[in-house]
Amino acid sequence: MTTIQIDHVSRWYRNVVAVNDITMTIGPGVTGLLGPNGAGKSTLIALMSGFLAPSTGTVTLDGDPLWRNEQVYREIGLVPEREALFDYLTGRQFVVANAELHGLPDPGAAAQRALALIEMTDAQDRTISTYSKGMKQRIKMASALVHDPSVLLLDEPFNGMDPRQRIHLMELLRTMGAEGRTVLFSSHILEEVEQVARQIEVVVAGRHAASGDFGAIRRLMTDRPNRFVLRTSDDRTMASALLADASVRGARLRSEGGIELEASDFGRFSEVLPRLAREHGIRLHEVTPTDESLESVFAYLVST
Ligand SMILES: Nc1ncnc2c1ncn2[C@@H]1O[C@H](COP(=O)(O)OP(=O)(O)OP(=O)(O)O)[C@@H](O)[C@H]1O
Repeated sequence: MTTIQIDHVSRWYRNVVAVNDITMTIGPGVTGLLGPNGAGKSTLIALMSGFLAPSTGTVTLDGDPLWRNEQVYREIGLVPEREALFDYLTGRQFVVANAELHGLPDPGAAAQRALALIEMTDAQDRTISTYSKGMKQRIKMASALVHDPSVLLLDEPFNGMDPRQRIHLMELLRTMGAEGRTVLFSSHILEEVEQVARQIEVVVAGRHAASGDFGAIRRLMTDRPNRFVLRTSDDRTMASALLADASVRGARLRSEGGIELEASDFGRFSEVLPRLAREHGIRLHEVTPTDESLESVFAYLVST
């Protein structure tokens, strides 16, 4: 059982905060790291693979720090996003080279095992330049798996794949997860993530915005945020009318004007609010959700 623990980690590049105080635990099975472009996913993966030092906080693998720790690198396989492969090598030569870099006792045998695992045995003697996008992705996977790591990290592995390649890779990831490996892949597409991941971690603008299984993330889309600030033409009347309804848990008049409100049932609240306003002849000037993390997740999820 291998677990990556990210503890209050921030990482900035000069004045850009790419990862902002993130705490999360990645355990065995398949985890999807979901977030829009620029959310900080690649930075998180680089931190988890020991390629990047956190600016603050710690990243550990079963309790051992990852940064500059050769011992734990042996446990990790990384499939990077970029395509910088050595096009003039054959698939086999590329995987063998990685086995040699790891100092494995029998690089040839290790490469054959990895190539078989991702079903690239038949194509192993062709040069990488002749491979399709999906094959390139698989050869990167074979080289990441050549030392039989317990952790596999993949950065946007489905990008540019056709549907058949996508299904094949999903199968592979599921198998790896079922074998007890800790598999994490990043994506900006919810549907892609929920098809294969047991656990989903959502990052938005460098922050950890949500965490849970597919059901929990989907519920965020329907439950919607439940804290709001309202500005109306008659806050006092509006607040007491709202408080009388079962969809509202609490409402308070703010000293600076407006109503601070907590809804217990968003669906019903969204119907009741305009109806009550109409009944009392009150104009609604502003309805703003104040539950920022949920709102950002929601805005992101519905925009994809
Ligand atoms: N080496 C770097 N120098 C400066 N800024 C960087 C660097 N790497 C990333 N960033 C910035 O950090 C933020 C997070 O980037 P990151 O690549 O981690 O996000 P991402 O979610 O992987 O996005 P993408 O899918 O577009 O790669 C972005 O604003 C990005 O511009």
